[in-house]
Amino acid sequence: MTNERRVLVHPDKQALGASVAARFITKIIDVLDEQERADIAISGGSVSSLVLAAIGQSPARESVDWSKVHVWWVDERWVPSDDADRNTTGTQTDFFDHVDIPAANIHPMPASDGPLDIEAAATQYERELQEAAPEGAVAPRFDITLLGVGPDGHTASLFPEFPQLTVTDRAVVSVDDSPKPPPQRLTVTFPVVNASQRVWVILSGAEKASVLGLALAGASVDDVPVGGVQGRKRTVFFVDQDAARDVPENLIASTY
Ligand SMILES: O=C1O[C@H](COP(=O)(O)O)[C@@H](O)[C@H](O)[C@H]1O
Repeated sequence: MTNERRVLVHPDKQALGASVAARFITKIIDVLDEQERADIAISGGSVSSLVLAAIGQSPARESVDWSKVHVWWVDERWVPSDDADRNTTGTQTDFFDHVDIPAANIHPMPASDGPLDIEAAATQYERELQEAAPEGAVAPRFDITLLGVGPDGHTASLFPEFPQLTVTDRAVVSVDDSPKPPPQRLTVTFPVVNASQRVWVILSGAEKASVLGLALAGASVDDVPVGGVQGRKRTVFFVDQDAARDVPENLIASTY
């Protein structure tokens, strides 16, 4: 099977969430058949509210040995730990309240009310990623990385025309002037995203159709950052039909 980008289209966002949840659970079970531990990287926003919430409600989640699953974030807003804007906040109620992942396996990015300033926080998370990385790597080769995409084409907190897009010598960097509030954030860089075994990109809604079409048509990463993601083994765009409006027919691997 090639590593060509695949687009899987679903009738609506509920079906999209349920489909990704089912595939996620199945894939994690398969991964844990082959290895002692699975490392996943997640986003906030619709990845949490749509996909992780569907996993959290799926009876099949009971088939996963969550004690062997480690969860990392691809980005985080630089706000206090109890702030509703934290990506971790939503994911706690969507996901962690419904699966038995040991607290030691949950690796949140630092918050602004902790002891570190934003640059030290970026360095701290780099250190944590490296401690979990294979020899010579700067981060785990995430078994699945779940990415959302903003209507501007941003993914994680990698925004169009921002300097973080071209960083290759850092695993985690700060963002100080995000066009999407809140302004300060932490984000992994493309080398970390693209070291993932599988990158699954989740898009729902017509407001994302244009950037998806541009990304798949080869728009520059500077203009459409999500166009720069590539898993080592798989890169799959899971979309609903509204988001699929501008996807070239030849790129659609399956429709519902
Ligand atoms: O601000 C952010 O936005 C992106 C996209 O969110 P979505 O709700 O449109 O999917 C999200 O992936 C990222 O984690 C978050 O910090």
